Amino acid sequence: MSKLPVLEIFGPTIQGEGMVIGQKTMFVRTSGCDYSCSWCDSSFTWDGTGKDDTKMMNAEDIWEELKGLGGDGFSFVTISGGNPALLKNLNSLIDLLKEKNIKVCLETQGSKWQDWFFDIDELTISPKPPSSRMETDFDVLDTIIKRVANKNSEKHVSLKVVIFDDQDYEYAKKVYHRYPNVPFFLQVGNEDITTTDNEELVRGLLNKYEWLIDKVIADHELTNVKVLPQLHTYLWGNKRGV
Ligand SMILES: C[S@@+](CC[C@H](N)C(=O)[O-])C[C@H]1O[C@@H](n2cnc3c(N)ncnc32)[C@H](O)[C@@H]1O
Ligand SMILES: Nc1nc2[nH]cc(C(=O)O)c2c(=O)[nH]1
Ligand code: SF4
Ligand SMILES: [Mg+2]
Repeated sequence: MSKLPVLEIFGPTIQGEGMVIGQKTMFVRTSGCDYSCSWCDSSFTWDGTGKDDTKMMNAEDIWEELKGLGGDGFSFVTISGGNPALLKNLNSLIDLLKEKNIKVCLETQGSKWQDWFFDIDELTISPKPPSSRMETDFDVLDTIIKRVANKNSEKHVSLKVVIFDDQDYEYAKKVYHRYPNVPFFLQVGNEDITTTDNEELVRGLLNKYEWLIDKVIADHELTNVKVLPQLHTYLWGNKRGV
């Protein structure tokens, strides 16, 4: 059976981001990313610091670990990374989860296509704004969005852009106008991904959230959007595995 590079498995927790925010879920975080965003809060998946924690696991191993942590108390699994879309053989895990009647959510940045995108119940595509210092390949993103637009209507897709500054906001508007039929989320960027001072972190994040909401309220172009915090950071700060 084919193996997958897994950096961490955790939960049950709540999905802190995007279209299913608040959803009780388990997490599977894969290793490796084709990007290196300047503010990545999961850089241990790609900068070498998480190498010793990465285990090669097959789908059954992952399922056993999920059951060990969550028992019968979950029906939803979120796959994130790194970029899980680097893994062609991730379909082995997605198929097994489906067999077990588990809903599958997946987070990716929209830089790579995989055919198993069609099988994800809640697919979040999160193209990266200028502050990340990554460059969006809009040809690739166009192709991905065009393909998933024809997904079975019980499967959902959304776009989520993280915002740190005015330039990011302009980028988000461009993405919004380019894909007008895809549910669109703006997410507050966390500028301090290392602090352990949660009170100060939350104060800063709340200010940033208000700043972003004020911009959207005043904006006559961004009408059908949802503005969200990264909820888990308001609860648990920069802690890993929550
Ligand atoms: C760690 S990434 C992994 C999945 C995939 N590589 C991606 O970027 O979509 C998961 C989500 O966290 C967001 N994220 C990463 N660092 C962040 C930060 N400092 N503040 C807010 N969101 C962040 C990403 O934009 C993405 O939407
Ligand atoms: N609770 C919680 N929600 C999340 N939503 C997206 C996450 C991610 O790192 O991809 C994440 C995470 O790490 N924790
Ligand atoms: S694409 Fe996602 S995992 Fe990769 S560096 Fe950017 S935020 Fe981090
Ligand atoms: Mg995270």
